[in-house]
Amino acid sequence: MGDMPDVAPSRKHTEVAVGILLDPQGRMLLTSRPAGKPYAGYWEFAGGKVETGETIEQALRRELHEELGITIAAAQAWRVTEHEYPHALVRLHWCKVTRWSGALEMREGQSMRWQTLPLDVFPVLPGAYPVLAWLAAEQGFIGFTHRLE
Ligand SMILES: Nc1nc2c([nH]c(=O)n2[C@@H]2O[C@H](COP(=O)(O)OP(=O)(O)OP(=O)(O)O)[C@@H](O)[C@H]2O)c(=O)[nH]1
Repeated sequence: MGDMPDVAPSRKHTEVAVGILLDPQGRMLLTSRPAGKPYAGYWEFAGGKVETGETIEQALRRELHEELGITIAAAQAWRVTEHEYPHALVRLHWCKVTRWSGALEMREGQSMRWQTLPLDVFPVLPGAYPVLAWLAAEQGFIGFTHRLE
């Protein structure tokens, strides 16, 4: 005894690219996490882990193509947040996407909903809460952005 540090070694961040797809009416696209992933069934913004050598925009373009079948035009980098889950410490790179080509297809068996605030989907991944607050501020929306139960 005595050799072990009494603090957990720091965990490396997992970098994640997340797309806030906005339609011409300003609605946001939320999708449900597919079965088999941590937090399956939770609602999220589409995206996923950045792979070695990719920029955030490249990762976002790849993920949205894999998950939704669309090809995005330029994405606007917007905010960066961090969230600690039991399974991972993630750094989320939030990008707004207003232009894409192709029809939305749920290629991973997810569900999708175009949403305005307050969201009516439930539950939402906690890592997305701060972004909902910023979107609310931007839209002049006052009140709870999402349900907690
Ligand atoms: N896509 C997405 N991920 C989010 C959001 N909020 C949030 O905390 N995350 C976290 O970011 C990480 C994204 O990883 P993921 O599992 O979706 O990524 P992936 O598709 O590359 O996963 P894979 O390893 O199964 O291929 C998860 O830990 C997830 O909990 C969100 O709104 N959208």
